[in-house]
Amino acid sequence: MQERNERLFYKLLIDNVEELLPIVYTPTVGEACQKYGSIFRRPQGLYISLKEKGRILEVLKNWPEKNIQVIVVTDGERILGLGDLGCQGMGIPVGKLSLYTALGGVRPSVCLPITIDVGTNNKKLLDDEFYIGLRQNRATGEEYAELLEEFMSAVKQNYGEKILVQFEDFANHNAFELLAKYRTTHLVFNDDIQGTASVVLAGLIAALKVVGGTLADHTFLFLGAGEAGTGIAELIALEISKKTDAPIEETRKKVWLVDSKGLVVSSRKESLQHFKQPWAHEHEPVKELIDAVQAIKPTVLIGTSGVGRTFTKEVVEAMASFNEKPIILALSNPTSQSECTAEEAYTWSKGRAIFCSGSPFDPVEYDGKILVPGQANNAYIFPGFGLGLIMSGTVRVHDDLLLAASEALAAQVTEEYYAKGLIYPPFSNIRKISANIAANVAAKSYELGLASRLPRPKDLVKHAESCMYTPVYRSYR
Ligand SMILES: O=C([O-])CC(=O)C(=O)O
Ligand SMILES: [Mg+2]
Repeated sequence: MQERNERLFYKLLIDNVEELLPIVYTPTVGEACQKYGSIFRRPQGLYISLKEKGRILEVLKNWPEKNIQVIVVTDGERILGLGDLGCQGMGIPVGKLSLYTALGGVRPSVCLPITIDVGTNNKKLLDDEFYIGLRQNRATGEEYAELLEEFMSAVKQNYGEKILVQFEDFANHNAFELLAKYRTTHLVFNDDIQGTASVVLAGLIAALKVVGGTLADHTFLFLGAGEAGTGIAELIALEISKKTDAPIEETRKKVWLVDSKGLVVSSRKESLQHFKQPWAHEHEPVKELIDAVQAIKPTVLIGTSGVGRTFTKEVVEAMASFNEKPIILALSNPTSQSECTAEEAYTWSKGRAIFCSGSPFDPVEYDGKILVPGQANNAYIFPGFGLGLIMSGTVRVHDDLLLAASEALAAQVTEEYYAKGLIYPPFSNIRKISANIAANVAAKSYELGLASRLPRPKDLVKHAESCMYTPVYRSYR
């Protein structure tokens, strides 16, 4: 339907967002990527492969729409928690941009999904007769960096300074490097690092109303020290630092990470990747998650490892033994990679956990009560965040814009939801939520002098709403 009647597709999606999100987005989009080669009919986005080196600008000019405002780009190396799916990862930029339109009101014609094909290390795909990409192992090092550099300059040359580029589902090493390299010269945003961080921080700010205290009173333990884990950790530390005036080196000590080798501690510092080093605190080595939970006694446990079923009964019971209301976030996607299910979190904590997951779970009945899990997914943030950047003509993404987005989302959780233990508002209100996020992000951007669209509109929420695309048929007479 998206290809045949785009307006009807968006009308249906917007009017039935809670029901259809799991189809257009996680978990179904993950399965679609896995089977992309055999269900492929026509390209829904632009593929740029190693073979186009030296001609990327020309390739961009082939796309029929000239006025592009947002690109979501992947190289397919870490699609959700499913690993390297090569250029079959195209489902992700396509799905994310469908949400830009449906949830954030960004016009479909200004959205461009791109997949960069540098090969794949997925043996199964290389041997698959229906694989649609280059049949070679991934290009790395100089060759990779040069292709990305050509891509980033061609994008700016073709679409100008204010084109928003959202990096999506790159593997850790490239994700951190690309963000660090281009954040000062381009309008770029990494959804897995920054979008996920912003949505989780929003949930935690909202959760304080249910569990009490300030962020600084809590202790956070992560399983998974990659993009999402360290991104969330850094934004939490930044928010505590802003609220308490304590230096960020101090506030980081509230946050502990566990990776595949155990607790990240100072004795491991030499061998740690650079993005994990700020989190290597003084502590004796601990190998297993359960022992780390017992040793650190976190109030908040967050799963970002991309590996399913790692929050075991023992782990959840331990969380429930020293917390009246343990906060447990199982963020890995799709559903098969979730650290635990909603039912497990509620049963093992005797109904006391505040539970959210990255992919959706149905409500659970426990002890005669219906418990509704939240969906802590960056889909709450990136559509409104992007709209805010676009409508204000913002030229660079600053961390304060992410904090502004978190605060706006948390402010949308009202008493009625707290009473039910919810820390995210329902997706059925998402367009209103996105308008509020866009307005708060734009307000911060004007304040910081990053917005180029002048004069600043007085009522930014109204302005955001007036910018939003609504699918209606034109009247012909
Ligand atoms: O796509 C999603 O559902 C969230 C996300 O960015 C990821 O898991 O990589
Ligand atoms: Mg992602």
